[in-house]
Amino acid sequence: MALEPEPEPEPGPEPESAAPSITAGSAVPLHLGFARMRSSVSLLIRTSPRPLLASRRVRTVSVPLRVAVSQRLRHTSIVGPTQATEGARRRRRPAFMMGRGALIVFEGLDRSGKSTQAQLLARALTEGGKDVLAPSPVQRPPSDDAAGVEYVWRFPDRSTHIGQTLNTYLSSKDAEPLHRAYSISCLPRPDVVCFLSVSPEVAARRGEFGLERYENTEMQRRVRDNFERLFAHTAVSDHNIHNFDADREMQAVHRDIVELVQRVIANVADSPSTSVLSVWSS
Ligand SMILES: Cc1cn([C@H]2C[C@H](O)[C@@H](COP(=O)(O)OP(=O)(O)O)O2)c(=O)[nH]c1=O
Repeated sequence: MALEPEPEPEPGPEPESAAPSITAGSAVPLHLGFARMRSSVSLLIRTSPRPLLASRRVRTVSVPLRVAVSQRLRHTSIVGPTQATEGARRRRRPAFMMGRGALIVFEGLDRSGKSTQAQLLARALTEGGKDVLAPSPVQRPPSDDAAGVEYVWRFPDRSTHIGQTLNTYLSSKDAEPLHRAYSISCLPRPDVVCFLSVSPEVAARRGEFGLERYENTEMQRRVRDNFERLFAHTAVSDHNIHNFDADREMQAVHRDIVELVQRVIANVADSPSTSVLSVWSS
């Protein structure tokens, strides 16, 4: 969507220095670890009380949970469009105009319903008058051309080079294991992580299960066990992770998610912070 160019404002105060928002040149999280990277789906929901001023410049990133808890990250990878958008936003808009969105992350096993629930949530919030736009079925991070719309972003974005590399790997049943670690500085901290807990048996009954290399019940069970170990880890337990029984009927799960997210959005709207915090900041 083309946006009208905006007049260049006088420089405003910088956002809080303690809140390390991602700027041009910083990196975006991507980590392929020893097992496999779990995909995530993120929503950034604008909660600014000044929608006319602030509704069009937002960004979001997805936080693979395993990255968020790994202490052994290297700081290597760079992803462009998102940073360009952030840079453009900072140039155009003084900080006092920047409310911030709520970063909602969905995590879970393959076929646990991350995409479905993210889309249902985006629709429900939009219908409820929240400033959410979730392009569907194409879900892309913002570029300068499409800057400023809230969106649902699937991670990894398989239209990007990195996403295609992952896709090739995950779609190939007989390739040698690819152990690569991409990582980042500045991991944004989700306002809430909705973990969709599905049993491997239920997941296996859902559409298209088995097309990717790790979509088998045994592997999914191992991943689920690892998630449970992570959740028991104290460093993870304070990351606003909420567990949803995703074996249930999708509308029942949806209702619970909406109830929680409404509360999260209200809290973010009341918060004085103008940017999403870093995972590592206290
Ligand atoms: C949530 C949900 C999804 N599905 C189907 C829709 C999709 O074809 C498939 C996978 O759902 P999807 O939302 O794509 O899962 P994820 O993003 O976690 O991999 O399962 C169900 O049959 N029942 C459900 O309750």
